[in-house]
Formats: sequence, C-alpha cells, structure tokens
Amino acid sequence: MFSSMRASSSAASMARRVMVSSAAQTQSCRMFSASTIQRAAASSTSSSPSPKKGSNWLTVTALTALAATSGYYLFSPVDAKPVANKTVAPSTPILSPLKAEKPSVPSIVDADKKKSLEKTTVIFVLGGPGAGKGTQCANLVRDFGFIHLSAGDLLRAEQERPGSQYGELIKTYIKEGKIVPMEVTIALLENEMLASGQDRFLIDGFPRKMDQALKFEEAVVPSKFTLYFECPEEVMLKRLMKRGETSGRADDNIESITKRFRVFTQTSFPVIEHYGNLGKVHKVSCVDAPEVVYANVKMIFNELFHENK
Ligand SMILES: Nc1ncnc2c1ncn2[C@@H]1O[C@H](COP(=O)(O)OP(=O)(O)OP(=O)(O)O)[C@@H](O)[C@H]1O
Ligand SMILES: O=c1ccn([C@@H]2O[C@H](COP(=O)(O)O)[C@@H](O)[C@H]2O)c(=O)[nH]1
Repeated sequence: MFSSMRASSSAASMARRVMVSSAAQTQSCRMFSASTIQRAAASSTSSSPSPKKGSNWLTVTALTALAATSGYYLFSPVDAKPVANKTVAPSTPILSPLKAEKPSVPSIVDADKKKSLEKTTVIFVLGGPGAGKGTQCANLVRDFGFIHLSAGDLLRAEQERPGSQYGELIKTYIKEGKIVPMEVTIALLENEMLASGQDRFLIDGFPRKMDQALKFEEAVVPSKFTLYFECPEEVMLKRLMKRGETSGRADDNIESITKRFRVFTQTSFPVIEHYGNLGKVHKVSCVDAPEVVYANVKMIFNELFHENK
C-alpha cells in the first residue's frame, strides 16, 4: 500500500536544490545483448505474478528468442514522427535486428546519436499515478518550449500501432499496472527524442525503476533534475476515478489503480529517493488547484532557465 507518510518524510529529506549535472555523457554502445533483454523481461515479471502462458508471455519469449538468434539489437530511430509537441508511434518496429560482429565497437549510428543528444536537457517528471504530471507538463510545453514525452502515452501508441510485436505485451502490462521491459520504453523515448530534432525534454512517468534510470542515463543522456509531484494517495485515487469516467484507459479502474499505487510505492518511489540523495529533485505539492501547482512549478523553471516566454 502506498504510504504517503513515507513519501513525505523521505521526500522532506531530499535536497531542494538542483545540481546541474556536469557529468560527461557516457554514451555507450546502445546494443542490447540477448541476455540483457532476457534479464529485463525476467526482472520485469519477477516482482509480479508470473505471466500466464498467453500472448504476453509468448511475446516476451519471442523477443528473447529473436535476441538470441540475431545476437544484438540496435534501437532504431527510423520513422518516428513527432507532430508538434505530441508524440506518435513510430511506424516501423522499434527494435531492429542488427548483426553485430563485436558489441564493444560502437557503430556509426551510435556516434551520430551521441552527437545529436550531446546538448540535450532531460528533466524527469515523476509522481504517483494521477498526481497531475501530464497536466503540468502541458503548461511547461506552452511556457518554456519543452517537448513533452509521456512514456505511458508512447507505450499506449505502440500498443495500438498496427503490426506492433509488443502490442499485446504492453496491453497486459498496463492493465496489470506492471512496468514494461525497459528496452521497449527506452527505445520509444530515444526514437522520439532523436526524431524531434529538439534538445529540451520533459520525460513524464519514466524512469519507474532504478535499473531504468541507470540504463537511460548511461545509454541516452543524463537527466538534469527530477521534478517530483507529491500527492496523497486518496487525492490521486479521486482524480483517477474521475478521469476514468471519460479517459477510456484500461487502467483507470479501482483494480488497476490499486496495483499501480503498489508499484509506485515499492518500485518507483526509490528512484525519486535516489535522485533526492543526489540533490537532483525539485518537489512540488500537487494537492491544490492546477494553477496553484503550476505557479510553484513556474517559479522553479523561471529560476533555472531564466526565461518566461
Ligand atoms: N491540481 C489538480 N487538481 C485537480 N485535478 C487535477 C489536478 N491536476 C490534474 N488533475 C486532474 O487529475 C487527473 C489526472 O491528471 P494527469 O493526467 O495530469 O495525471 P498524471 O500524473 O499524468 O497521471 P498518470 O500517471 O496516470 O498518467 C486528470 O483528470 C486531471 O485533469
Ligand atoms: O516508463 C513506463 C511508463 C508507463 N508504463 C506503463 O504504462 C502505465 C501507464 O503509465 P502512465 O504514466 O500512468 O501513463 C503504467 O502503469 C505502466 O504499466 C511503463 O511500463 N513504463
């Protein structure tokens, strides 16, 4: 059960300042071995009930088998099409098989990717389900020119993309409130970042797990800071149930919400604590009306980016 007391007390100890990361971008070869994908699939399912032998499990198995036979994968930015500040699913498979002779030798594509993401600013926007992350991101897009990438939206779009080999897997994970294997999510995010040609991103609802945070920062780009929207569970529950009346989301119902709260407390909140310990978290209470919340968010961004369009 999500403990807002735990969230509050831990978060209270988080430093409120931002450390602008001067760490060199340690882009490494972006190829994932069969064992990496296998481990990811295993760890993603290990904290949850074993997947039933159905399309979900078959898809994980297929992904693993494909990795085993072709050796490595390179995340491909092909055909991802950003439309204004919205994201749409790439129209080609997100994991392209690549015959790599030696995984330790970065490809030309890796070098190009590294260069194009060199000056990129990434802000992780985290908080419990229904805290209001998407609502506040829309304000920041309008006022500060960020590109908003919601990991959940990208996964839902990929789920709907005709011919997606991950559609069924994503569907099951979302309904169960479980965390989709990070290879899929990171590929979707990276594709969108590269295809946008922009350099300022709000990454909403990701990373949801420590290994995702570490892998993204190593393979894509380090985050500048995390914007954490703190909200008590009962407030989030009310908002999600209300949203569920019209959202059409398969996880805006009491069963899925309960599971999502549990995953947030047990698995995702430690990511916020991790960045808090590094002094890289800005916490904003999300309890008040949206405009009041945004006034606080805006103050932070005005200070950090010295601009107010
Ligand atoms: N400060 C607020 N006060 C009241 N309602 C809000 C507030 N912020 C957002 N909402 C409403 O609560 C619901 C959830 O907001 P939103 O979709 O922005 O949350 P989220 O954190 O992005 O959710 P999720 O994690 O499920 O994607 C929406 O219906 C939104 O209109
Ligand atoms: O990085 C991510 C983001 C999301 N998911 C899955 O999607 C749902 C919905 O996410 P929202 O942020 O609420 O839109 C989430 O419960 C996960 O099942 C994910 O796996 N990884």
